[in-house]
Amino acid sequence: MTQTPENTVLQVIEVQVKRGERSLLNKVNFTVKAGEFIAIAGENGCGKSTLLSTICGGEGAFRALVSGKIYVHDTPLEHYSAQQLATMRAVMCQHQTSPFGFLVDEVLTLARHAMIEPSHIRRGCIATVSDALDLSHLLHRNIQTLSGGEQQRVYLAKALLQLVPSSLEDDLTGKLLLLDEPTSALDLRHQKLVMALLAKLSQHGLSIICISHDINLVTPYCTRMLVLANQGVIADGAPADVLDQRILKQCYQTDLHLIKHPEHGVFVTH
Ligand SMILES: Nc1ncnc2c1ncn2[C@@H]1O[C@H](COP(=O)(O)OP(=O)(O)OP(=O)(O)O)[C@@H](O)[C@H]1O
Repeated sequence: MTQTPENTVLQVIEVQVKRGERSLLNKVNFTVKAGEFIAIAGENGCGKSTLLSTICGGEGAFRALVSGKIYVHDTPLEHYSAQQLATMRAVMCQHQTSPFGFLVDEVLTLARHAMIEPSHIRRGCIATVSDALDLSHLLHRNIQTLSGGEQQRVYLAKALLQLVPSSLEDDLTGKLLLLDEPTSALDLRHQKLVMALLAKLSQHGLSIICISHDINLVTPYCTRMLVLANQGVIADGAPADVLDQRILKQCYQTDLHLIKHPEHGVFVTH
């Protein structure tokens, strides 16, 4: 056990991760507090998804973790049962699909199977989250027949429904949402809808870690940015402080332009 400040949700300490013989992450350290909305950026293959699955826990993640420690609140990740973890953190993977032709409503209902709650609360919560993600008209569709963007919104709704007690106005302090490119298939309206919803939930105490290649989309909404490169975190701070030409070059190994924006800090372009 380690004593951490009360609002610390996650601690990643000296984490080293290997895939086969290859070291992917080495001495990765960061702490996540309640209500932080953290974007993770980095080039293809640098280990972002690997980091997220390591934080998520589970058998595969522990096989890849060579050394270091991950604490959720002040307890080592491996001390939690899968059921305990499911109540405090939810994950949306990069390419989530369903092998079965479930209805969207059934997929969302499954997210709450471990919760003991009256059915009107369950139905109300599913309706609220569906509405917030523009899914109400899709609830009776077979998930396999949805478009890529529609499916992505369903899996985000499923992750949220795992954490939200009864409404989107609830206090979510202490809960952690792990997202791997949640907007990669979304059109502009739905990108904005999702980012605004995530920002609102982080104001209700939810801690969010969101991998994204779309730096310009996430920076106006996130409170902090981690940039991964060379097996570690090369920058960690407010987006406006983190995004500079030197760091971007180190990360993406190409020259990029930064344009200052009066409200949103900076925009990155080719
Ligand atoms: N099970 C595995 N076995 C071997 N190598 C793996 C395995 N999973 C991932 N890798 C490799 O580890 C590296 C990191 O993969 P990861 O998916 O974490 O990258 P990423 O930063 O999320 O990339 P992207 O931006 O393309 O999604 C990649 O080079 C990948 O090929």
